[in-house]
Amino acid sequence: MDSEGGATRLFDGSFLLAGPETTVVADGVRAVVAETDPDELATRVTKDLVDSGVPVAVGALPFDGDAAPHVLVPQSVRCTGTVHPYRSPVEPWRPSPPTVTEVPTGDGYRRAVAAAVSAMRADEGLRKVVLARTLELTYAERIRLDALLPGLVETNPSGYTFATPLPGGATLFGASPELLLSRRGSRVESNPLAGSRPRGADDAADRAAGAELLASAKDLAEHRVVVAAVVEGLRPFCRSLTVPSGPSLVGTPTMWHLSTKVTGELVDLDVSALRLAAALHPTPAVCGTPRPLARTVIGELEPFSRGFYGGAVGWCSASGDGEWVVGIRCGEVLGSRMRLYSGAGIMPESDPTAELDETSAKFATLLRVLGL
Ligand SMILES: C=C(O[C@H]1C=CC=C(C(=O)O)[C@@H]1O)C(=O)O
Repeated sequence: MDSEGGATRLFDGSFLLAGPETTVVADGVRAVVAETDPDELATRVTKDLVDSGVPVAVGALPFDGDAAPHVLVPQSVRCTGTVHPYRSPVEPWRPSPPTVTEVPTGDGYRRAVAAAVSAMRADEGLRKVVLARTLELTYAERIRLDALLPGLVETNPSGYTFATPLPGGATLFGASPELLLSRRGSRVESNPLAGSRPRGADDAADRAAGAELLASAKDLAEHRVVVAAVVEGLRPFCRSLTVPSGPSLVGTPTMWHLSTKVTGELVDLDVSALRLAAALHPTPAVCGTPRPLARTVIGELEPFSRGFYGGAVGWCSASGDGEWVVGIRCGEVLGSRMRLYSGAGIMPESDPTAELDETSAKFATLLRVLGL
């Protein structure tokens, strides 16, 4: 492990997933595994790990299940522990402000939400859809992710800060609050989040926002849809599942979310964390219900390609243990350009302006670290 006094340095192209319990840092590419079929993907990754003796594979699944994953068998794994890289002594990055373009515009996003609401109210089968928007940032110089990631880890201690290489030299980075799937031995866990409020400006407003969320019929329904899909996705693989009777509240520095921790015991230890993550993905926290129809509506209403936003980022060991988080609160970086993504679950009761405000508050996770 390359570390100085408990600090782990990140290099260009390093993979990082720093969660509350485990941090994985990996470098170099021995092999890229890009099978779209979940069984073939998981089988190939396990075989490559066993053959190479590399302890973990790392990488990302795209939002679209027909698109190729980008899972890497790395050259080296420098850290699989609780060591966080933010202690690393890196030069701060203080660029001049970037140009920022909204795609779609705020009004365009509101129109898309209104169209989805109309479709749901017309009862044409769609029950929930997650619609996203983007901010395109262009800097005058190369973006220094190594200098941004420590701040993200520091400001999101209970989230999962990540950076993962993508095809073509880009990097997806962010601080996801949402655990898609972890597996340790026979125990699996998923922590779906859905239903949100921006944090309040003072203590009283903040508490009121949380209480309002916990009592909101629209948000509770939006959340139930995701929990049901996760339970349904895990059931074929588990001998037992434990599901709390209702959600609790979790906070990030910018958002309140409804949260349900689902745990289970695996029937078959040959089913890896990667296979399980692929079985759950994309949950209605990033797509919608029913899934095929939601995907079509997203394709019609979002004026950009999601790529790996709304996908999954994580690692998997040769024995099948691993951790995969939902690819949200994130951006894609290439050279001097960055595209940030933010989405919200749209229900028949959704108000377009409230959903726009929610996406703005979600952008703040990254904008704060960028000093914007
Ligand atoms: C799709 C996103 O968030 C999901 C996760 C938590 C809460 C959500 C919501 O309340 O809409 C979203 O389902 C995003 O941050 O881009």
